[in-house]
Amino acid sequence: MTTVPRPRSIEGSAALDRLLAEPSRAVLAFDFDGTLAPIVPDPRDARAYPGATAELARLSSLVASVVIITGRPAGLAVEYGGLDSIEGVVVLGQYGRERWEAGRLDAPEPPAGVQLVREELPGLLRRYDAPEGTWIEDKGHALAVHTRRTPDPDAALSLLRHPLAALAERADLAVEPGRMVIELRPSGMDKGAALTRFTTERGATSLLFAGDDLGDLAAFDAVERLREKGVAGLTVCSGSDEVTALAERADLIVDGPPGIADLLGSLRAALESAAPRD
Ligand SMILES: O=P(O)(O)OC[C@H]1O[C@H](O[C@H]2O[C@H](CO)[C@@H](O)[C@H](O)[C@H]2O)[C@H](O)[C@@H](O)[C@@H]1O
Repeated sequence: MTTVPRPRSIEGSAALDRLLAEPSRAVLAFDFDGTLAPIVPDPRDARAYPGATAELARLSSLVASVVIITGRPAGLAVEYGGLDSIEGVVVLGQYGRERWEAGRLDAPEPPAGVQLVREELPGLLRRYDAPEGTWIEDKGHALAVHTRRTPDPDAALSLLRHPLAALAERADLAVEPGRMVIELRPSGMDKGAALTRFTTERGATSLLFAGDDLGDLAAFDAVERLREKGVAGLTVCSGSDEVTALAERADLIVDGPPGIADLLGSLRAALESAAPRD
C-alpha cells in the first residue's frame, strides 16, 4: 500500500495529521487544468487524468467535502472531468463566480465589459499581428487568449501582454495571467475568496488545496489566512517546468496530474484503512 507523502513544512504536516484524524471535517479542494487534468495543446481536449475522478468519488464519501475551484466554466469542468459521477461534489467555476452543485448552476450575469472585450479582441489580435495559433476562448463570463499553439508561445504572450492589459482596463476587467494564456475576467472574486467562503460554509477543521498555476496563489494565500483562524491547511503543488511560483510555497510538491492522482489514491487508502468497519 502506498503511504501518504509527508509534507515538508510543520504546518502542512500538522494539517495532514488533522485531516487523517478527523476526515469528517476535512475539505479537499482542487484546481482542474494542470492539477486534475494534464495540460494539452487545445483546451477543448483537456480531460481528467485516468483514475483521478474515481479516486475523488471514493474520497468524497470519506471526507466532509470535495470541491473543484477552476478558471473554467463550471459546466465544462464537470463535463471534461466527469465530475457529476462524484456524489456531493461542488464545482466553483470562473474563479468562484459560478457554483455547480447536484446538476444546478448558479452564476451572476457577466458585467458589460465582457461584451466589449468580445467585440474588440479579434481586431486587437489582427492589429498586433498575433501569430498563427493564437486562440480566443470565450468563457461567457471571461475571455482568454491562448498562445500555446503558436510557434513561440512566450514571445506571443509578450507581444500581447500590454495591449490586453489596456483593453482590460477600458472594459473594467481584471487581467489573469496563466500557463500560456492571458485572461480578461471580472474582478471581485478569486480562488482565495471562493475557497475561504466554501471552507467556512462547511465548518472544516482541515483543508487541502492543490493547484498548479498563478491563479492558484490566491488559494494558497487563503490557506495561510485560514490557518490563523484554526483551520489546519495543507497546500499542494502539481509541479511543472512552466510555473515555479507555487512549488516555492507549497507544503507538498507532486509530479503534475499523475502525482496528484497518486496522492488521491494514497489518501483514500489511508482513510479507508482507518475507517471503522461494519
Ligand atoms: O483554474 P484551472 O482549472 O487551472 O483553469 C485555468 C485555465 O485552464 C485552461 O487553460 C490551461 O489548460 C489548457 C488545457 O490543458 C492549456 O491548453 C492552456 O495552455 C492552459 O492555460 C483553460 O483553457 C482556461 O479557460 C482556464 O482558465
